[in-house]
Amino acid sequence: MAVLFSILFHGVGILLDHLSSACLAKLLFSIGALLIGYKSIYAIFFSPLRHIPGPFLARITCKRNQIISVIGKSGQYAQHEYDTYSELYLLEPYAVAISNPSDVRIALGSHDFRKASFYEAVDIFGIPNTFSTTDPGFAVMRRRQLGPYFNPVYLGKMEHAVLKHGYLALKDLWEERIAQSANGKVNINYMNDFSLATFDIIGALAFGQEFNSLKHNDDKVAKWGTATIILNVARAAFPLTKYFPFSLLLRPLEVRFRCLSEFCGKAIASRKELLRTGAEKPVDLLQTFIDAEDPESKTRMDSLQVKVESIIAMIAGINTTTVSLTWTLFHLMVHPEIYVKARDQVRSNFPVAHVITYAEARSKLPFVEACLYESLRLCPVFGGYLPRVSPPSGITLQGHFIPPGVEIHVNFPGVNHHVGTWADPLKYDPTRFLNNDEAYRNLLTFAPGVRVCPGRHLAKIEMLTMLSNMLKDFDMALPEDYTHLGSNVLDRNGFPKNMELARMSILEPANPKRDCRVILTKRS
Ligand code: HEM
Repeated sequence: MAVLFSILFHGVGILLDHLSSACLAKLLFSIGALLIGYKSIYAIFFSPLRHIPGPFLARITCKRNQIISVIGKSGQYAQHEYDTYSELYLLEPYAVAISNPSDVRIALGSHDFRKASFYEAVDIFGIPNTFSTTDPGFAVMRRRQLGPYFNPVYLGKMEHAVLKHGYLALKDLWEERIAQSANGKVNINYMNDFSLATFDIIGALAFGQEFNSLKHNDDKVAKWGTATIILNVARAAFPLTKYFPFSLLLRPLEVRFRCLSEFCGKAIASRKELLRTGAEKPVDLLQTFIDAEDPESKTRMDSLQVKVESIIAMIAGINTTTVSLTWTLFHLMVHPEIYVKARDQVRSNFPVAHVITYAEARSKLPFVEACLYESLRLCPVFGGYLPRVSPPSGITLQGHFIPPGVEIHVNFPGVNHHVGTWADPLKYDPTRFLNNDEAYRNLLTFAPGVRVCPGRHLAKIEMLTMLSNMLKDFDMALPEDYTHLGSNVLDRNGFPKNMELARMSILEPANPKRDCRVILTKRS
């Protein structure tokens, strides 16, 4: 074999020596043209996906979709391509995008549709976790371990911590700032404040620590979490960066990852120490991860797995909740009549001194809850695609057979703005969720199915308690200099006009300093 390589190598060397650079360019051009020609002919005449609509470039290369994703335009394209090609279209030569709710339920509803290998990039410390695993057996086992703790009843026991680090901390901060202001008003950046509060909640629940990030306006641990994800994804995309000297490129991220790892290690050690002293077991996510046991195999998590699950709770739970709540307040502020209706519902049901709990909000504030669900629908946090893989038997969707092994990407904007499911889908209209169980079933923002978001109940507790108590205690208005958004705020793609969006996989405002501001005063 070595001899063969050597002959080939020398042969190519001799050939190159005898070629002028013009000839070389011609040769490369011809090879490129042949390759494109071959791929085009295959895509048009032979590909099993040739009858599926979609952009031509998507038929011959996956680079198009990768570039769209790298430049952060997945959300924008997902909506545009749903508008252009409808419910099923080609995204890459061997990947399709789907938006029909029934198809989405099929793809998300069974472990036959595994998560695509892309998720393995989130194997923190190289080990699979609840989010990253592509192995159905492992996913099912982890659900059996964690399921009993992530239901609303068990999570209800953590509500006091959610209120303490969430709404009550926000209230203290805002009241203090109002008291210090000259005119009894304060201009807050609500995305920033929600982010710090949700971070403090996860700090208390998943690490057993008081982060006090809201108090100190400091979210360095969350930044370590973001750096960890970027590090893992970069290493998966560019494997050379795992090795010296290319590893130096990722050194700053590596340093932050180590800080996070050390921090988590200490948090787990101090919990174990607490338990050794015979103290009562805290009821939180960290304890859940430590205690979780698979009733069938009796498997428990070791310290590294506990550490990884705490990190995943932080990564999966902070931005998603912050952004969803941010969109809700944003929509209330740019639709004043809806804001007034929500506020009046809260105030007619609860006296000022009362702290509204999740159960109370759910039973007495259907309109406020509907406002939250409507923004989860209109601005789904995952603004792009969630990839799964077609099962060994393949699957027929929209009359097209999708062979085994083809990636099936759920188009989140497409399914949440599906024209056959939602009347006037790009309008912010919370009433569509009132007395309408079907609307709740059709809301797919938490990816219902076998890999449904396990943190959804926690997120709802956080969001609904913060929103309803805020509506009760404070009057809110847009700042006077907030003139860049008209009353007809959504563009034809359902995104707020004149607002820059960070459209990576998370659909969030890119300029919250400008766009997520509100003037708060104490309730009149
Ligand atoms: C409004 C807030 C949230 C939204 C909209 C949301 C949405 C989602 C979605 C769409 C998925 C599926 C992702 C995929 O399959 O690629 C998911 C998965 C997940 N979420 Fe959430 N999430 C939220 C909050 C949370 C919270 C608070 C936690 C934890 C504390 C959490 C933990 C997870 C985990 C661990 C998974 C992976 C589940 C699996 O693959 O089996 N999420 N979430």
